[in-house]
Formats: sequence, C-alpha cells, structure tokens
Amino acid sequence: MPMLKNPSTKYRLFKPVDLPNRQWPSKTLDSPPRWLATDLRDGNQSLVDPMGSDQKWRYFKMLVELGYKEIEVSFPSASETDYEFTRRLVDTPGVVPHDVALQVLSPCREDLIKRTVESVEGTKSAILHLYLATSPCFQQIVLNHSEESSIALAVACTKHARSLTKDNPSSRTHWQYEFSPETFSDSNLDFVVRLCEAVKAAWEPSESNPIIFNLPATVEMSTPNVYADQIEYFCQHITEREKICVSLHAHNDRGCAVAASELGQMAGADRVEGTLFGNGERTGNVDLVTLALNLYSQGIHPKVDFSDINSVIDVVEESNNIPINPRAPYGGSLVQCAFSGSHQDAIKKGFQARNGFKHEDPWLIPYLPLDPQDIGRTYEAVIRVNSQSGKGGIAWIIQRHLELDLPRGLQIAFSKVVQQRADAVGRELLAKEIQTLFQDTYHLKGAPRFTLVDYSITPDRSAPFIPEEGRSQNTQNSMRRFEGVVDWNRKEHKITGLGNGALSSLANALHVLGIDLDVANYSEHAIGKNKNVQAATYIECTAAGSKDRVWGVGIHQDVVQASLNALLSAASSFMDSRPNTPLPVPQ
Ligand SMILES: CC(=O)SCCNC(=O)CCNC(=O)[C@H](O)C(C)(C)COP(=O)(O)OP(=O)(O)OC[C@H]1O[C@@H](n2cnc3c(N)ncnc32)[C@H](O)[C@@H]1OP(=O)(O)O
Ligand SMILES: CC(C)C(=O)C(=O)O
Ligand SMILES: [Mg+2]
Repeated sequence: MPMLKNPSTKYRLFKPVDLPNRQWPSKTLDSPPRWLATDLRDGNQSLVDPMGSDQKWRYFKMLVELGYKEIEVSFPSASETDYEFTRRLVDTPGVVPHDVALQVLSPCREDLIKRTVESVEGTKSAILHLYLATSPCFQQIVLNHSEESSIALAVACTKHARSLTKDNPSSRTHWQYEFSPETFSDSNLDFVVRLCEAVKAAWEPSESNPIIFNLPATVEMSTPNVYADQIEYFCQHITEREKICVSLHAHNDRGCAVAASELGQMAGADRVEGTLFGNGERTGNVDLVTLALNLYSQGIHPKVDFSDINSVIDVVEESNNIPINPRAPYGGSLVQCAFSGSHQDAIKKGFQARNGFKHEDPWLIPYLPLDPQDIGRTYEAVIRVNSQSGKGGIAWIIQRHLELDLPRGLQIAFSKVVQQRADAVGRELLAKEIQTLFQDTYHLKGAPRFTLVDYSITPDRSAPFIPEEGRSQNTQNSMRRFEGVVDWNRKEHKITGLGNGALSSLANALHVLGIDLDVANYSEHAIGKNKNVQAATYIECTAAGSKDRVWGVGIHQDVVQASLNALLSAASSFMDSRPNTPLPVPQ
C-alpha cells in the first residue's frame, strides 16, 4: 500500500488576510450579479478539441437566448478560427442583440491587443479585456517582471488599448474596458490595488462607464472565506469605487468555486464570470448554472433562464464533448431523483401534501430544493426503484402510471415482490417493469387467473339473513345468491353461492373450487374522470385454516364487478400460492 507523503515541507498553508472588521459574513445575496459567460473563451481554451466556428455560433445563440448580456466570445489573437468567428458575429446583421456586449481577451502585448480590437471593431458594444499576472510566483517564474515593471506594462497596454478604442474617433463601437490582475488570489493585495489604481488612472473611467476590475482566482488557493476577504479588502482600498465594477472569476481547483463566488459577491463584487456547468481549465470555472439556480431556489430571479435545462445540456455536451456529471448540481441526470426508500417515502408524502396547490405556491418537498418542473423536468423520474427502494417509492410509481392509490397493506405486500425482483436482477427496475410486475402479480392482465365470464346476483329470501359486522344491511334484509361462470386456465366452472352481499356470495361460491377466503380488508376509489371513470377495488383476504394473506385488485366501470374481480384476483393469488393443487370439478 503506498503511503501518502508528509506534505508539510512541500506545500504551504495559505496566509489569511488581515481583515479584522470584515463585513461580508453578515451580508446576504438578494439580487443577481452582472453575468459574464466565458464558455467561448475560457471554456473553449480548455477543450481537447476547441469548438469550430459553427459550434461557437450555436453556443453563442444559446447564451443569448438564456439571457446573458455580456459574452466573452474569443481570444482573437489565438487563432484564425477565433478571429473569424468574432468578425462573423460583428458582420452578420441581427445576430448580436443591441443589449449584448461582446467581450474579447488579450494578454498585455501591443501587437495582440491591436488584432483583438480589430476583431470586434464595429459591433455596437464591446468589452476589451486585458490580463497580466500579479502574483510573485508568476512574476518571477513566468514573466520575469518586478512589481514596477508589471505596473509599467499594464499602464502602457491600457493606454495603447485606449488609443485604439474609446479615444479612436473613427471607432463605431461603444467600448468598455476590463483589466484582470491574473492570479489575483495568490497576489499581494496592496500591490494589486496599486497596479489597479495605475490602470484606472490610465483608462479614466466614469460612473456611467466604469472600468471592470476582474479579480480572478486563476488558481483556487484557499478556503472561499479567504477569497471573500481578498475581495472585500480590494473593494475597501481601491479609490473611486463608484467608477469600478468589481468582477469575480473563480476557478475550481479546491472544489469551492461556487462558494467563493457567492461569498465574493457578499464581499462587494458586482459581476461574476463563469461557464455553464463549470467547464474550464483544470477542474473548471465556476458553474453559472449552479449560481443562477442557487439564487432562483431562494426566490431571487437570476435574470437568466434555465427553464429548459435539458436543451442547454444537449448543446453544452455536444459543443464541449464532455458529459455533464450525473451528480452535477441542478443539471445532472440523477439530481432530482431518489432511489432510497426513506427519501422516496418523504418525497411521496411531500407531493401528497402539495395536492391542490398551485404551481407558484410555496415549495416544500423533502429532499427536493427546487421544483423539477421549474427547469423543464417532469415528476416522472423523481422516484426510481432498485434494491434500495421502499414501499413509498413503489406506490408512487404505481400511482403515477396506473392511477392506483394502493392501500398501505398492499404497498407493503407489493414492495416485497419488487424487492425480490430487484435483488434477482441486480439493477434498477424501470417504471414500465414495475407496472408489468404489478399487473402480473395481481392478475390484472396476464393468465393464469380467474375471469368472470358471466354472473348474476339476485336476492334469496329463502335463506336466513345474517348481518355481517361492520357492513351496512341491505334494505330488504335478504341474502344474495351469486350464480356465474368463472374461467380458470381456459376451463369454465359454473359456481353458485349465498352471502349477505355480492362479495360474500362469490366468496361462498368459490368454496366449491376448494378456495375458502375471508375478506379482511376492503377499499376502493375512482380512477379517471367523467364518462371514463372506473372503480379500483383492493381486497385483502385470509385463507381459512392458515395465516396466509393474499391481495386482490379489481378494476371495472361497474363498482360491483370491480369488487368481484378483486376477489377473483385474490383467489388467483391464492391458487398461485398452491401451484400443485388442481381445482376440484364442481358437482
Ligand atoms: C488564465 C488564463 O486563462 S489567461 C488566457 C490564456 N489563454 C490562452 O493562452 C489561449 C490563447 N493563447 C494563445 O493562443 C497563445 O498563447 C498566444 C497567442 C497568446 C501567445 O502565443 P505565443 O506568442 O506563442 O506565446 P506562448 O503562448 O508560448 O507564451 C506566452 C508568452 O506570453 C507571455 N505572457 C503570458 N501572459 C502574458 C500577459 N498577460 N501579458 C503579456 N505577456 C504574457 C509569457 O511570458 C510568454 O512570453 P515569453 O515567450 O517571452 O516567455
Ligand atoms: C484571463 C483571466 C481572467 C483568467 O481566465 C483567469 O485568471 O483564470
Ligand atoms: Mg480563467
């Protein structure tokens, strides 16, 4: 067995921020941020096979439909594909809505900034985005920069960008400027503030057109509270805060990008950059779907629309060629579905308690923080059955698919049947299989079963009437005579019996076939509506002289025949339990 090595010399503990009077822990999120979708840039740059122009085109249109107003569409100096795609967006009339800004990214290199500006010139509204790493690690190892040379480069590139954009009299575009001190989360905060002050002075933002300072956790370095401290520190120390939009850009190296982005907003950020389902370098960018639906499920409209999440998933999976994890928050295929018995029981009770509620009534369903219908999913797959499931979940499936509201005792009895089958096959049982199992077990469709071919029930005043306990007496106080023909295994049997009601007269008639059942439990309800209404009847019987109990289910338009069918279903189950007993021939 390999031993995990002692990490204490190789890795360092992240130094917390000295912010004794931090305010963010007592803040709450009550409105959505400005969103920036960077799927087509940060997401795209991390793919094995980056998207082609047509894939990007489709993705862009989807982002627009979802409601994103700021979309980072490319890294135009990276490739012809990115440059041409950006020009295609700009040059195709009507594809970029008037309220959508195209964002493009460039490093602090004058030649690349020029090409980046050219790629997007002419669009109505653009955000030019430059980045330069500010952490000691990057300055020393990657860029060979000092703090002062970094500031000088950032300022020079900002001035160059300005001359090509907002100071360019021939430009037809409304320009915004975004600057990212890349590796912010690992940088000296006072240095970042100093550098951003210099960039701000070079750009000269206004309140109506603020500069965007995007403060990335390029690599997630610490617990999310530390990132929030870093953001609050920046917001406190940068001057002219009203001319600044503070933006977050969290990567997910420690798996906390969502938390970091939420705490970062509490700490004062106005804007969040991320990708759908968190695609991006290494473990990805922050997941915009989760952030949006976290707000939505707290009653705050995120101003982006995931009401048809499955279509979004289709496009994202096809474009990225990476499947969405089945456990991904909200979007994963398994996240609105319960397999285990106690979860299913609670969800079923939750839906029962919600009966009669309107769609917009307060949502209170155990284990489901979001109504699946709000993201375009149905309730059908909320409960799925395998060997971990219980009676509640199974009853839910029967109720939803066959409209049968099983009494508790039948739920228990049938769940044992399902359990045995699930154990035997060693996998999930599909809803269709459970329906078929139910119909077979209670003889609703398949043979062998008793079938009522013909019958009549008539009063028989010649016999003494014995009222049954707990049953209403019929008005004439007379016994009932059942005369009929039942079919078993394609053989017809004429039978006759007496009882004080339809059921007991049939039960009595069955004695002649060696079937001696007493009705121990009876319940019924209507299924369907108006002319198509049917009666569903459930009967639990005890077999004379034994502890065996059998259940029967009968469905018919006629309520009496439904109950007779239920008794014959129970009789069929009784025969199943004695497979080698031939029926006696009635005299
Ligand atoms: C955290 C992020 O996501 S940042 C965005 C990252 N995205 C991308 O890199 C995707 C697109 N990139 C590319 O196509 C290419 O890397 C290009 C076009 C930008 C540059 O390509 P090349 O000229 O071949 O350079 P290469 O990629 O090898 O190396 C980067 C160079 O830029 C420098 N550099 C890195 N970041 C920056 C920056 N923000 N500003 C200025 N220079 C930078 C590096 O120090 C290195 O310089 P060196 O060659 O003097 O050592
Ligand atoms: C370019 C910057 C914003 C980036 O993607 C990062 O730092 O992760
Ligand atoms: Mg990034």
